[in-house]
Amino acid sequence: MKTEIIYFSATGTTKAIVTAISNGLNGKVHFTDITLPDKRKDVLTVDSDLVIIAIPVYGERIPHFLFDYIKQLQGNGTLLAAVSVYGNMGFGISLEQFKNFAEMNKFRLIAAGAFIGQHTYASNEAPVAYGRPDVQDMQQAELFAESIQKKIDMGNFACPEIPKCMLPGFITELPDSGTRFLVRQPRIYRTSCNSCGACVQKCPVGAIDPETLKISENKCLRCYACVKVCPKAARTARLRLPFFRTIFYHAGMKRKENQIFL
Ligand SMILES: Cc1cc2nc3c(=O)[nH]c(=O)nc-3n(C[C@H](O)[C@H](O)[C@H](O)COP(=O)(O)O)c2cc1C
Repeated sequence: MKTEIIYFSATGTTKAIVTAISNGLNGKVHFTDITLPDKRKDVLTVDSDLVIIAIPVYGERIPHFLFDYIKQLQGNGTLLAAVSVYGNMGFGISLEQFKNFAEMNKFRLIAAGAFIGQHTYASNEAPVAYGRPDVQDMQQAELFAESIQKKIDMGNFACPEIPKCMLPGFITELPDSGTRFLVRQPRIYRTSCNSCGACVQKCPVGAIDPETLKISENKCLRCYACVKVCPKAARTARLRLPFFRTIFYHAGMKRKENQIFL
């Protein structure tokens, strides 16, 4: 069996989960990393028996810029497994979006999983999903792949039941940069910055000017790729509103478990 794993991962948790998933699959596995803007200039085509798409949840949904990109992919009956990676708050409508995508683009959705990754905004004061995916998560991701493999081997291509999200539909209308109202733009400390440009290269939406290293307020997703890649810890960011900080600190601290739908 040939599997194509298409994934986006600004800070590495989705990448860790798809790596574990690949360990549970038989046959050839090819990875297509669509994190950087240059990668998303390529036209996506299907040339495998199974496609796995893994995307982190932003604002309880698939970010628009990624959804728009994957929508070009036509399945012509190819099997699909959808993976949402989220930071222990909620995966919202993301799996329902994958299900609609499968119907529209003629994929056969046979499996879906919502896996936990350390929350982008986890900090010492609020270590939301800190250290995840952990060993247990990685084992579950591998088992998820083994279950998909078994399902395929048995010739069972049934679509799983995806739970309905209770959130209002307007969350799909919010822009990708909407988090800017909750999270400050990463700042740069000129005294620590050595202008290595790692942040420019790592930004998934090309929001950092290579000359000035300034971040475009409108383009910035607040994904923290730049904060986490900086070898000098010269970029920092903070949650903006005190009430959001409180919700984040309290709502995110109780461990949630991965969920799989087969
Ligand atoms: C802009 C933004 C919005 C997010 N929204 C959610 C959310 O609605 N629910 C949630 O549980 N986690 C949310 N997260 C956390 C990420 O889904 C989580 O940290 C994920 O593991 C990041 O994946 P990556 O490391 O592959 O980039 C959000 C993160 C960002 C940057």
